[in-house]
Amino acid sequence: MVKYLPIMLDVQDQRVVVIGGGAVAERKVGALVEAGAAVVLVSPSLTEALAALAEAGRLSWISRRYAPGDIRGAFLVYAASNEAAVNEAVAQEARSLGVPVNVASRSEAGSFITPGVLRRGRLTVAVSTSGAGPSAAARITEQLAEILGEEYEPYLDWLHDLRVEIKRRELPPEQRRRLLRSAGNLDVLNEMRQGTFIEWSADDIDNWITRNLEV
Ligand SMILES: C[C@@]1(CC(=O)O)C2=NC(=C\c3[nH]c(c(CCC(=O)O)c3CC(=O)O)Cc3[nH]c(c(CC(=O)O)c3CCC(=O)O)/C=C3\N/C(=C\2)[C@@H](CCC(=O)O)[C@]3(C)CC(=O)O)/[C@H]1CCC(=O)O
Ligand SMILES: NC(=O)c1ccc[n+]([C@@H]2O[C@H](COP(=O)([O-])OP(=O)(O)OC[C@H]3O[C@@H](n4cnc5c(N)ncnc54)[C@H](O)[C@@H]3O)[C@@H](O)[C@H]2O)c1
Repeated sequence: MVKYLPIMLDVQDQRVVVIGGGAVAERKVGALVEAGAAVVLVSPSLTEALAALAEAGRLSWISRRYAPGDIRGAFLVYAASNEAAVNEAVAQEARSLGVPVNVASRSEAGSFITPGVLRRGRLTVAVSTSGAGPSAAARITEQLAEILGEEYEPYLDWLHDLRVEIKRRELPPEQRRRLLRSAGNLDVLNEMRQGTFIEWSADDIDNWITRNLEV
């Protein structure tokens, strides 16, 4: 069994080449566009949703079959055509160029796979079965969506803002660490879940920091 390394990749403005324009490419491209990648898609045909993205200028479409050289300069590559031999050729070119590649038709031919993803603002949960069962990964992701409610989005925005304030102050490292830790332990998530949370003003943040400095 391959033991995959989970990482969170910043693909903002990075050139990502996708080969194929069917249902699978549509799913991968949706996530790539959401993450701000500069998607280049090579395929003789597109699904309706992909055509709409091309029309809106949110991806560049090269309307033909894959040809060697298409993935030069790519940060990532997705081989998602319905021709296994084409996907294998893409994977081989990517490997020779040292570019990470995902292969839709045969995961072992690629160097990374795509997890099921749940987002709540700044929170991202990625679920992988290491390829054992993609539809099981999708179902597990749905189950997690029931447990991890919408309150995580405002909660993590609030936590982010508080941590920025703490980090902005020039504090001795030990004090700073203690404050950052306390910020993560607050019961604010429960308050948000129950609808009893009252927005903190700049003064509230100041007071909280001062109080906790004295502890
Ligand atoms: C999670 C998700 C993310 C995404 O694609 O964005 C994803 N597949 C999803 C759905 C899905 N895929 C398939 C079905 C039909 C039912 C079935 O076969 O089970 C369904 C269910 C459906 O469509 O509902 C068929 C399938 N998938 C792969 C193969 C080839 C193979 O196994 O080698 C075949 C057979 C093709 C054939 O020959 O026909 C391969 C891969 N699919 C992966 C990810 C990677 C491993 C993920 C993991 O670690 O578990 C991996 C290895 C590579 C990759 O694609 O990166 C997404 C759910 C999105 C959501 O949450 O809604
Ligand atoms: N990884 C997954 O989650 C998953 C899920 C289902 C299927 N699959 C696999 O992925 C493949 C693609 O699935 P799909 O549902 O998107 O297929 P699809 O038939 O809907 O789309 C295939 C696309 O590839 C394009 N294409 C064909 N030959 C090409 C070439 N030489 N160069 C560039 N583009 C080319 C077609 O024009 C079409 O746009 C399937 O054959 C299957 O092996 C993977």
